[in-house]
Amino acid sequence: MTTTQAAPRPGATATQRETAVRVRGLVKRYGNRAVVDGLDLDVFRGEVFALLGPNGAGKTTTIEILEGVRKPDGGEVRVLGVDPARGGRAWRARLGVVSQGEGAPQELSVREVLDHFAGYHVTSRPTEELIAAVGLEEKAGTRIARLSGGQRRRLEVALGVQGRPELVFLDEPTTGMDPVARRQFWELIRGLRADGATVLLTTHYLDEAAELADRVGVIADGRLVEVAPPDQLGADLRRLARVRWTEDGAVREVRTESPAAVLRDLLSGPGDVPGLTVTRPSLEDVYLSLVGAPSTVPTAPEGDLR
Ligand SMILES: Nc1ncnc2c1ncn2[C@@H]1O[C@H](COP(=O)(O)OP(=O)(O)OP(=O)(O)O)[C@@H](O)[C@H]1O
Repeated sequence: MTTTQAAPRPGATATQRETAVRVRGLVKRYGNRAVVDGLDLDVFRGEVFALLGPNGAGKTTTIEILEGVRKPDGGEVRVLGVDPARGGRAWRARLGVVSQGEGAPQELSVREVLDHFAGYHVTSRPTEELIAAVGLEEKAGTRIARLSGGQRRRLEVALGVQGRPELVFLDEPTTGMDPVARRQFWELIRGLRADGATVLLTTHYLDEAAELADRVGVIADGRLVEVAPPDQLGADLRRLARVRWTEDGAVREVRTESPAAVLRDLLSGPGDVPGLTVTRPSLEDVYLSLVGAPSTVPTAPEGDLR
């Protein structure tokens, strides 16, 4: 695994580099199959960490073990310094959980649900503030049963952060949200981070990970294959640029670590170079390569012109 540590933010103190989540050698088996297979993970206090990975990679299983709702078969886990399998009410009160399920009573309105659950927390965010933060103002008086899927997801997010948690787990929080709601959610997460909360989220949206996360972890087959800030993920892959142009009616391509030299060569000749482009692998290319899926990412330098 390649690990790149996020640089401490300006003004960061040593305490901000403490781990909120520490996992070593985590294993979870169903039958003979290890769906989490020796996973190591550190999430630092105060950071937003995004777990990316294909369907079935083990993200939800890992998060549920961290939340204490699933028992591991091996390895060591500490969440806010506590083994989740032994975490009591005081520990649980420090966590915010937004899972993939639905839990709110269907017959209550959005406002009633939030008021109801406010009583479970020592310090609760005011209901109206939460409603505004997730953009449900127009649905505050609507019964849960009559909300759309994306509106329910917004309510679940509101419930997850209601108790001003130190550490928030969000499993695919923006699934089903429209683009406006997603951006509202991003603002909410930035606000939590600014307040000093730690956020661990899973997502299938690479733009979301790039927007929000201090660091991204890519999980495949139950293991973390790389951890890095989003713009440094797959640094080796990103060094390779692809230079393309059209010559004699055919597309030609070179993959190189030194595109400037290739360009100098091409442009030194007489006339224009039609269709000339230089591209570097996107986050999506890097991700696809890390999880072993087919992609257009260059995998090795090629000096020859094709
Ligand atoms: N209770 C269970 N019994 C048996 N297998 C399970 C159980 N729960 C999960 N699995 C399997 O474990 C693997 C990992 O599932 P998990 O939900 O952790 O993946 P994920 O990375 O969260 O996927 P997704 O992106 O689809 O949410 C999957 O192959 C899944 O079928």
